[in-house]
Amino acid sequence: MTENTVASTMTEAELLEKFAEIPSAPISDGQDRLNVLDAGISSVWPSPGARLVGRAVTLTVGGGDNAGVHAVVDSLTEGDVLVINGQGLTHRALIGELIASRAKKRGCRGFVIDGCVRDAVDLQEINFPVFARGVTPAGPYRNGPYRIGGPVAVGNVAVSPGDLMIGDDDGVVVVARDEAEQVLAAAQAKLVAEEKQRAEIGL
Ligand SMILES: O=C([O-])CC(=O)C(=O)O
Ligand SMILES: [Mg+2]
Repeated sequence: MTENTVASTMTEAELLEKFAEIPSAPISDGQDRLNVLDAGISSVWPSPGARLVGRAVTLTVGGGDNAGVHAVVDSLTEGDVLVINGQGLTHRALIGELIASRAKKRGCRGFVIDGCVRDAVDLQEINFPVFARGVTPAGPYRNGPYRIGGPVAVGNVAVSPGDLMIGDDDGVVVVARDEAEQVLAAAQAKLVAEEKQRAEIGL
């Protein structure tokens, strides 16, 4: 990808709206097919349809311990996506439907978690997208420690606060905030190119 020399012209709200119209695959194509979380992290809704677009608020927790989630959830704001490095642990859930409901009430768009969750069906019922490494009924402990903010690793990709997170049934892609307009333009161009290919195939 070339350096972005174009001055920023779009607001974050406009960017989120535009990215919401584009599937995760062409968005990753728009940044050299990079910045995609590994396929172990996917929507926990049991049937298709999860769609997430928002800005990252980052959190690092000890595996299976959600004291940090309780500490951050009531300060989330409209458009946030809580992105949690949970050390990839899969034997204990970090969140469930109740804490997700608290986040949703504050305008949080969803969670991306390198760890596990529970209450998967309820998460879909309350229409709160959650992308995680798996589902387990084993609930979290709540002792800490934790760190709010700073760069985190999720699904083998680094995420910084303010980065854009886009998730759908294919998975989750991250767009660095200062590259967002450039990536958006490239993703939109990819959509146009794919439409042309479809016409050539006769679809
Ligand atoms: O009990 C917990 O800590 C997690 C949970 O299931 C919920 O928030 O619904
Ligand atoms: Mg629960």
